[in-house]
Amino acid sequence: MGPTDPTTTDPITADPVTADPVTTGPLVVLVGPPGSGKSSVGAALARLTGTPLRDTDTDIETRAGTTIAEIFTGRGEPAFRELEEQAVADALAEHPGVLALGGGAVLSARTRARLAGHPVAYLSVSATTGVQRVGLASHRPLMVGVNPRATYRALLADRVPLYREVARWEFATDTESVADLARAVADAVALPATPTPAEGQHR
Ligand SMILES: Nc1ncnc2c1ncn2[C@@H]1O[C@H](COP(=O)(O)OP(=O)(O)O)[C@@H](O)[C@H]1O
Ligand SMILES: O=C(O)C1=C[C@@H](OP(=O)(O)O)[C@@H](O)[C@H](O)C1
Ligand SMILES: [Mg+2]
Repeated sequence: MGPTDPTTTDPITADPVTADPVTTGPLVVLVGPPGSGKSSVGAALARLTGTPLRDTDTDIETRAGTTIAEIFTGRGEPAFRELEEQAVADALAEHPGVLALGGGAVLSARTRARLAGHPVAYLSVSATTGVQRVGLASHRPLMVGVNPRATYRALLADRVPLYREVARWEFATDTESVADLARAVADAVALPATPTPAEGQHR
C-alpha cells in the first residue's frame, strides 16, 4: 500500500472526516495483528532512529499494576479495551517517538478516528506465520484456546480492513527480518537514521 488519503468516519456523527496530517505526536505508529512484530520492529526502529519507544501494552500494565492476561481474566476484555483506548489516546497526545499499539487497538472506532492524520504503518503477517510467532503464549490471552489457528484466522478476517483503514503504509513481515523491516519503515516514513556507536565501529 502506498500513501493513502487518511479518510475516516467521525465516531459521533458518522460523517466522513478527512484529517490533515498532524504536526505533533509520534514519528510513527505501528499497527498489525499479534506476532506481526510491532513491539520488536518498534524497538529496532527506536534504536535505528535514536528516538524513544512506547508500547501501549506496557503502558496499560504499568497503569493497572498487573499483566494483560490478569486484566483479561479478572476484569474481562471490554475493561481491557477501555484501558487500551485511553492508553492510545494519551500516547498519541504525549509521545514524540516510535509508538507500538496492541493488535486489537484498532477495534475501537474512537481510536481509529484519533489515528487519522498520524503516520501509521501496518505490519501484516499470514495466519501461518502469525500463529508460529505467538505460539501458545499465555500472555496473549486472546490466543489461548483449542484452535489457535482458527482463532487467528478469524481475528485477521475481522481486523485486516481496520488496519488498512488507519494505515498509510503496509509491510508484509513473513519473510523479512526485524532489522530490515525497521529500515524499510524508517525509509517510507522518512525518519532520519542515527548510527549507533556499534554501527559506527564498522565504518
Ligand atoms: N520479522 C520477524 N521475523 C522473525 N521473527 C519475528 C519477526 N517479527 C517478530 N518476530 C518474533 O515474533 C514474536 C512476536 O513479536 P512481537 O514484536 O511481540 O509482535 P507484536 O508486538 O506485533 O505482537 C517475537 O518472538 C519476535 O521475536
Ligand atoms: O490482538 C489483541 O487483541 C491483543 C494483542 C496484544 O498485543 P500484541 O499485538 O502486541 O501482541 C495485547 O494488546 C492483548 O493481548 C490483546
Ligand atoms: Mg506487541
